[in-house]
Amino acid sequence: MAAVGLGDRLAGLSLGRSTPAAVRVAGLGRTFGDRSVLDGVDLEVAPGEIVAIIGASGSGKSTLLRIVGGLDVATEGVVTIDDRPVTGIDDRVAVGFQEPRLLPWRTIAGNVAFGLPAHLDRAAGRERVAALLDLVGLDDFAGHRPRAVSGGMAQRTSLARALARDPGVLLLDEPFGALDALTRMRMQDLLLGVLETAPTTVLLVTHDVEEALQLADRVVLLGADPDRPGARIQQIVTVPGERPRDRGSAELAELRARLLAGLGIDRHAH
Ligand SMILES: Nc1ncnc2c1ncn2[C@@H]1O[C@H](COP(=O)(O)OP(=O)(O)OP(=O)(O)O)[C@@H](O)[C@H]1O
Repeated sequence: MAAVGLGDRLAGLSLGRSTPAAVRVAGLGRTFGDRSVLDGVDLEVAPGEIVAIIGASGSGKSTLLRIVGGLDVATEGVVTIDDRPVTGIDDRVAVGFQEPRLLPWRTIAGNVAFGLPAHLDRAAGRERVAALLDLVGLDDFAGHRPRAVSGGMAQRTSLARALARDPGVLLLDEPFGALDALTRMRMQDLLLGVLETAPTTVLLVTHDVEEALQLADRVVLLGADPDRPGARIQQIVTVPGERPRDRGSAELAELRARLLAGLGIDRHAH
């Protein structure tokens, strides 16, 4: 794992002190016009847990994530973070997207600094940015502009910017979806290493069952029942084993087949 050992290297650096938060989603529904997208979603995520959300395209994964982050509003039900309802964009939450969404005129360090909470003083902010760049392996690129770094590095910058808020909850929507397969696997390892050093609760939307099984404590499968339109939780699978996990293990193969079947892909059909 690329990031193992970072904890030692970074001991004492200022990464902030927020503790991972508990997330509770209860009776959540979302309609757009007369179209129901989510219907009766209940989920409890423990502090520090990594939960992956998978589901067919259009099953409402991003909508669920956006509602948890206060970027969209539920039509029914509530989301609470540490027992406090989410009522809008919430400073306990940071969000990372598939596109890194960096400001091209700012340096890599400047983009990370953009995520700092307003209350932090300049010296502490500079120290936290330096620690985060170190954490994601970009300390040598602090002064580069986004166009001068690779896609993987841009995505690492985006992750560092999200962590700059020192969030209790990190929401990641297909964060590695645009990266090539090798970079993607490296980023998965890096994320796990980063979370060891800067623990937070993570909700991760992904299309990739393999990624979900590598990263998550539990995998949530969203989908609609045949007789009603809005998606709800179809399965919650607890993934066994310490990370990094053995992709070839029989246990994971069984879970993989079960989740793929839940997505409508029967690997035994051919
Ligand atoms: N603001 C909106 N107005 C109208 N419809 C919306 C809006 N946001 C999402 N939808 C619809 O809700 C459904 C679920 O969208 P969402 O992006 O949450 O799905 P998803 O599971 O994340 O899909 P994908 O895997 O393709 O990203 C889609 O049919 C989408 O068109």
